[in-house]
Amino acid sequence: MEIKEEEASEEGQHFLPAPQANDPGDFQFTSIQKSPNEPQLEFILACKDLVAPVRDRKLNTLVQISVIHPAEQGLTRYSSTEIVEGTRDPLFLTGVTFPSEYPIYEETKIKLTVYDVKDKSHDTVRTSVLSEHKDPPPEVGRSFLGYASFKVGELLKSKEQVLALSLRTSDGGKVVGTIEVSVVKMGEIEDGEADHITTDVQGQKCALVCECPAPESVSRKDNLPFLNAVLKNPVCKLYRFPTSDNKWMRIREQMSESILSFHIPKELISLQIKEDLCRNQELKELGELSPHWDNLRKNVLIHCDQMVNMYQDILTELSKETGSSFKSSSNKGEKTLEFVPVNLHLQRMHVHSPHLKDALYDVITVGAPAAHFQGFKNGGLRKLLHRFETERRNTGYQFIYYSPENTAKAKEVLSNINQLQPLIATHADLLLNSASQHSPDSLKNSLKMLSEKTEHFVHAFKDQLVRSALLALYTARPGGVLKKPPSPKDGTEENSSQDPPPPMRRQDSIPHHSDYDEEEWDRVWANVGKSLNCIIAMVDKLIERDADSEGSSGGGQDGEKDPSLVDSIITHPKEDWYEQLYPLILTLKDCMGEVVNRAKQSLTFVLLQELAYSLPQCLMLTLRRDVVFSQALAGLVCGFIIKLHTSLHDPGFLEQLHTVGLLVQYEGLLSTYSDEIGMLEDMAVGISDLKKVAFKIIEAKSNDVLPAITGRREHYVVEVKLPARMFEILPLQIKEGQLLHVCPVLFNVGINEQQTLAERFGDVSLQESINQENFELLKEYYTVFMEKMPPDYISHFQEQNDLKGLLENLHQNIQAKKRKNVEIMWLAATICRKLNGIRFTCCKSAKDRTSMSVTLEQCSILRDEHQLHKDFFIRALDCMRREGCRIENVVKNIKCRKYAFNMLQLMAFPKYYRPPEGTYGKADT
Ligand SMILES: O=P(O)(O)O[C@H]1[C@H](O)[C@@H](O)[C@H](O)[C@H](O)[C@@H]1OP(=O)(O)O
Repeated sequence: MEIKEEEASEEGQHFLPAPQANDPGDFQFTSIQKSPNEPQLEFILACKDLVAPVRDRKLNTLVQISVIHPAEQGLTRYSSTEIVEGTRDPLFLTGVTFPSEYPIYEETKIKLTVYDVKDKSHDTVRTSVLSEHKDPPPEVGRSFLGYASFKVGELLKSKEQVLALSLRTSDGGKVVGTIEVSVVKMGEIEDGEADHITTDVQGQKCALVCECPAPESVSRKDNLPFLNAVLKNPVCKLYRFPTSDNKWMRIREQMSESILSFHIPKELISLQIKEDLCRNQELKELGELSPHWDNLRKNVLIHCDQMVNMYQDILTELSKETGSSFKSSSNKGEKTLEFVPVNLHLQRMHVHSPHLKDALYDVITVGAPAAHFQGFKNGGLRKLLHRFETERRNTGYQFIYYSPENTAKAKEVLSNINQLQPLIATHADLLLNSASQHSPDSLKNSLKMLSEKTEHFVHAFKDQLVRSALLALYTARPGGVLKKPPSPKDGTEENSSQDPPPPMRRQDSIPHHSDYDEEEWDRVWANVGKSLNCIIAMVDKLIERDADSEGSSGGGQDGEKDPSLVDSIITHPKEDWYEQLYPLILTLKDCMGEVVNRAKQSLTFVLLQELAYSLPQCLMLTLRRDVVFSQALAGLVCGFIIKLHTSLHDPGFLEQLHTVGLLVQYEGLLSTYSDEIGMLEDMAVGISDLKKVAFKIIEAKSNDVLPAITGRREHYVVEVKLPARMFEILPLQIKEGQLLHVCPVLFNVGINEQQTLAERFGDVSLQESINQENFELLKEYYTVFMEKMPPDYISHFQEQNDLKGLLENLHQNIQAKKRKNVEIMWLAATICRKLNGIRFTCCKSAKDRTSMSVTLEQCSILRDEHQLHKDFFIRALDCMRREGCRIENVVKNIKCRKYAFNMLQLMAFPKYYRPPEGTYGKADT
């Protein structure tokens, strides 16, 4: 096959992401031998004796790598190196990697084209991804020097897997230098010292960047299929930087989407629909109410039904998105996608450095969980919820005020009832089954289970809230009487304490005990216990009599049961067990039914109060909270699964997981100005709501390894499935299904020009109070960690980490009220990493500011933990920002290879958050 000659430009050739590349079709090609999930091919490049078109011109060169698939004629532009400035012998610390899924074969041709770059800013614009059917702009700012090409098979079979190729001009005649292609393997340390790389800024720029597959050699291979089911479309880059002792370290950056971005919202919305349908049904079954309450209920039901329809529509729309794993920043405000997190990715850095163990550093990057569709005109959840609660508490409207805690309790009791009643019925039936089989052991076991569940059931109603709700409902029935003004000591209702109760204020609707036979509830409730006692007594008698009749010795003990009660029931000792027990079981079920009926209605009445105020705003607030929570939860589940897999072989981590819980630290870069105040207010509540989530690890029984969610708004359990061989490794407590809790903390530091305005003319108190509150949470987590982890672990841990010092430092920085104090973020992130936590970085879109922050974090880790040569810190940073995964993130989101910053914005940024020249500019976001 002929390679098209290089003209002045390669018009019509586009960079293609790996998965869209050529399909082998019907042709038979030779696959490259490789370990599963390892890169198929990685190589680096160097040129020698390049000839400048104009004498004495200092060359600034880059190599563009293109692929010619054996079945096709055209070139696919694949990647570029960085620009090496001022030399005719550029040692590109740049390479190329082909991910495991890329269709590359021994027959595939690679074309290397060397350019002389005159204007760097033009070069960045030129490499923008082009929309389909659109020609690339003319090649401005660079000129063609020469090209070479080779077949992949030739490289792999060459001596020492190195090829030295002549670079030729476009007519194929003149040789303008040579290019050397050397195969590299991530796990092998490169020969030779790095000290021949100049550290002079005028000299060579040092960085190696190439496409490469997921860096899994460091994690256990058997985790891969599982992680691959969750992570999608990895973009990988490889860099090589010198260490302070002039050795090479290799760094692989990986950025992957997750199908959890869509899977979790879908699971959650389904659950919320179920929960709301059930509540609506309970409202309908509330029975007869006086006209005031009945109208209120009708109104509530109309709105609640509309709300359920809206959730159903959203779910239907989301269900159409089969296989989706990414919501772009430009879709932030899309109504049907509002439960889906924005631009969620795993950003992973794999470091392979001399003398040190390989290390992985993970950060989940995601747009701040926020309700973009509803907007931020009136602020975000933190403010809206507070305002709503205050207004509700102080309103003169005719309904009963229950605090959010009591409303939550009502929901919990209702949920317990709904779970326990069918469970008890099942155990009662099992008892009857054992009775009909006349099996004493089975009867005893069934009784044990029935007793346990019934005791839980009885216990569930102990709360004072049930009593007060029964009383409230009583007075809301037609003919319910109010005689006395409410006494402040009575009930659970919360009055606005400052206001004296004038006649006909809302508290007047609160019923008083004198109107109501409170003992009636006690009797109904106690009947459940009594009927259980009858069953216990009967079972004892039956077993005892059975033993006697078989001549066995030792009489049964009646214990505390009332013998007269039992004797009165046993009139025909020869009758079978089933017949003896059946009426008692019926009585138990009836008594339980009565309790359930009353309690359910009364607690549903409490829920009616929650919904009654300020419709439909209150439902919109619930929607807002659900939306924000869904986005936060999707990120959390993604982070949890990745953390579990990377730390599965770390016993310390597993112990921490079930004894202390998992720390989840969010870095927020939002400003406390304009709309972003609302975003931060949403984000703070969304993250705090994650406390309601617990994880449970179960053994996967099929190929479906996607997590499932159970529960309701007050408490969700996420079931994470692990294949048997991985599940086996877990500590017993986790295998037995112990719930694993999370401790979410958020630290926010605004860094952009909006934050400058907030600091000069606005208000930064939101950020200050969030940071202070979350510091307290972090400190609490640390205290529990120190208390609960084994002493051996702690003493070793303390030796390694000065956590106390770091916490103090963080506290001082939070107190210091310094402007744009990014030290807070670095300290919080470091503490999180040391405490084995999950790291998140968020800004509005997780695209621009987030990219600056994660690349800075990566390079800081390389400097502090892996001895990155100090002269290469900025270069490494620029390199990652210019050629790394994060610029690909920008492209993915807005189809333009530019961070959306202008000069003015950047001047306001802290120094190390500014991207290199030519990588930013006006972009249509
Ligand atoms: O990823 P972000 O930093 O939230 O992107 C911002 C960017 O920082 C800002 O300079 C620019 O003007 C845009 O507002 C970006 O947000 P988009 O949501 O429009 O991508």
